[in-house]
Amino acid sequence: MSKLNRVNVIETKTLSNDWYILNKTTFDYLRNDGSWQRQSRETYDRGNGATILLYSLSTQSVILIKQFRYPTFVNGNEDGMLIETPAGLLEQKSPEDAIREEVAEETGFAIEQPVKVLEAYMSPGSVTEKLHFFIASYESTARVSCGGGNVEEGEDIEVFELSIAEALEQIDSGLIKDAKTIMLLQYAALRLFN
Ligand SMILES: Nc1nc2c(ncn2[C@@H]2O[C@H](COP(=O)(O)OP(=O)(O)O[C@H]3O[C@H](CO)[C@@H](O)[C@H](O)[C@@H]3O)[C@@H](O)[C@H]2O)c(=O)[nH]1
Ligand SMILES: [Mg+2]
Repeated sequence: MSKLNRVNVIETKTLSNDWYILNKTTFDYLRNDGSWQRQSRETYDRGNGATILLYSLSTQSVILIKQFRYPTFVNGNEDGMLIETPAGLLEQKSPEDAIREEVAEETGFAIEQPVKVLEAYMSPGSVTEKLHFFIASYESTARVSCGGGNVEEGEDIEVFELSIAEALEQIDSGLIKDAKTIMLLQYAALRLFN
């Protein structure tokens, strides 16, 4: 059944339009039993994003970053620091262009050809964002700057290299607890490092 004949939007109100957009939409939804039900949902729209795992088969290692994430700080992450794969919002760019720019800004690595491996909705009950997942192999010679992110935007990013074995152990121990990072490391374990 197409989206058009299953959902009938009645009204959308913008609750907040500051940094990103929070909307509240009332719509009628056609249930599986054929009855229509009125529902209301809030959606947080921060656009779409892209993320990448830089990996090296010759050294059996990956590049990860660490940065302060306030939303995690208010929900159980003691110092708010989170280990992640480099990532950024697309803004008006293609996923490929966005991730090339973002990985250079955040890690200092210049990559030629990012390879798209999957895309995923990261929090489909409330956040509209679709995230594009990439991989690229790296060599230490491809590091053209020290990265660190955009200081004016408040970014203060630490870049580090670790072995894939250590990274997987850090998922098991709970030190790595960012969804996109876990997904890419598990992808790497299944498809790249075996
Ligand atoms: N002033 C202000 N700045 C903000 C706010 N929210 C985010 N920012 C800033 O906006 C910039 C966005 O940086 P990006 O590198 O483009 O995005 P990101 O936050 O790393 O997001 C990436 O990772 C997310 C988490 O996994 C993904 O959800 C997202 O798609 C993207 O890939 C960062 O400097 C961030 O601090 C806000 O409410 N106010
Ligand atoms: Mg980022």
